[in-house]
Amino acid sequence: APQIRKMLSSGVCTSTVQLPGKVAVVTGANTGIGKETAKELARRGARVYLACRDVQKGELVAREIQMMTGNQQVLVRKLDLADTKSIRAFAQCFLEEEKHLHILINNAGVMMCPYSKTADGFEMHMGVNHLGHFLLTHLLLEKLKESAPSRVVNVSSLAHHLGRIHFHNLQGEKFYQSGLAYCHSKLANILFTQELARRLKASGSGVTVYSVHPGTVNSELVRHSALMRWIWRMFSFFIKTPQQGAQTSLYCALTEGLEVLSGNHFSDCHVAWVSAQARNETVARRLWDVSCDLLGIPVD
Ligand SMILES: NC(=O)C1=CN([C@@H]2O[C@H](COP(=O)(O)OP(=O)(O)OC[C@H]3O[C@@H](n4cnc5c(N)ncnc54)[C@H](OP(=O)(O)O)[C@@H]3O)[C@@H](O)[C@H]2O)C=CC1
Ligand SMILES: CC1=C(/C=C/C(C)=C/C=C/C(C)=C/C=O)C(C)(C)CCC1
Repeated sequence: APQIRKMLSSGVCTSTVQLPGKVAVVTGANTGIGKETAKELARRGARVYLACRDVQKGELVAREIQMMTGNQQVLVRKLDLADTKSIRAFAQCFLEEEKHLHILINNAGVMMCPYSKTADGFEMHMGVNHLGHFLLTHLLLEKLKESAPSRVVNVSSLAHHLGRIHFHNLQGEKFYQSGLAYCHSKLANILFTQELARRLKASGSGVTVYSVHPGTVNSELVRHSALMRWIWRMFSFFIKTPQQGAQTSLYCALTEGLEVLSGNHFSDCHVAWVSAQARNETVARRLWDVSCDLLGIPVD
């Protein structure tokens, strides 16, 4: 058992980089992997924005992080990725408030929720996990460029291997299966990462972007599925703690010299292989254009 646990929990961010004067935003930072990611960024001295849909939960966690790290610069702001008005309001306040943004961790996510739609009519997985973060990144991109060198980390999953981008059924209206909907959205995270990296490289912006699989992590992600909750309980000894799950996001946000690997996918703090779908540039470009269209962003 300890061997299996070790195998499933490898990957440690060994970077010693400190972050005084740096600014970071972590979405879904009130629990799970996001909370541990935010805690470590705060421990290293960054001003960290916990972008949470439930501000009360966020405030409790902010106080906990302040107590544990001694860093008082841990701030909570409302962000509901299932509502583009909330995303735009968050971005507007942030841009007014902050001169810089060095690290954006697109971490929040939902898995296997029953068929439902966001405030803007997007299927929930695609809406929150992909489109919400796509819009947030778009709105913060100028600030990231002004703050370069800066980084974006998109938390995807190994589950992307089962994902497909069905352009004729992006909102799951023709057919829907909650597990697959999650996989599709995680594939979209990787395609977005690659297309964004290509564009940023071409413009020589100094902003780099990475996608990660955090591992199988004991968190609230399984809340919508009784079967997954049961599997997680049965195997809780073997799977990663949220702190272990945060390591690959931290590795991509902090490791010096990683710029040349912009656009790559990481797992256990190493470059990881992605599916053939996730390497398809045509699909990545089309998904970019369709996402812009859906969100009312001018296509360039
Ligand atoms: N756990 C695992 O085994 C794996 C996780 N991942 C990925 O890791 C990331 C973090 O997941 P994990 O920590 O495990 O899961 P958790 O469910 O513990 O955390 C998810 C976070 O996302 C937030 N969130 C959900 N919906 C929204 C929304 N509409 N607006 C803003 N925030 C929202 C949640 O807020 P609230 O608490 O208010 O609901 C919560 O803070 C996800 O992207 C997930 O897909 C990938 C592979 C495996
Ligand atoms: C069967 C089995 C497992 C199940 C793994 C599963 C079901 C992983 C799902 C991961 C997901 C959904 C990731 C989210 O993005 C464990 C726990 C490794 C322990 C060994 C046996």
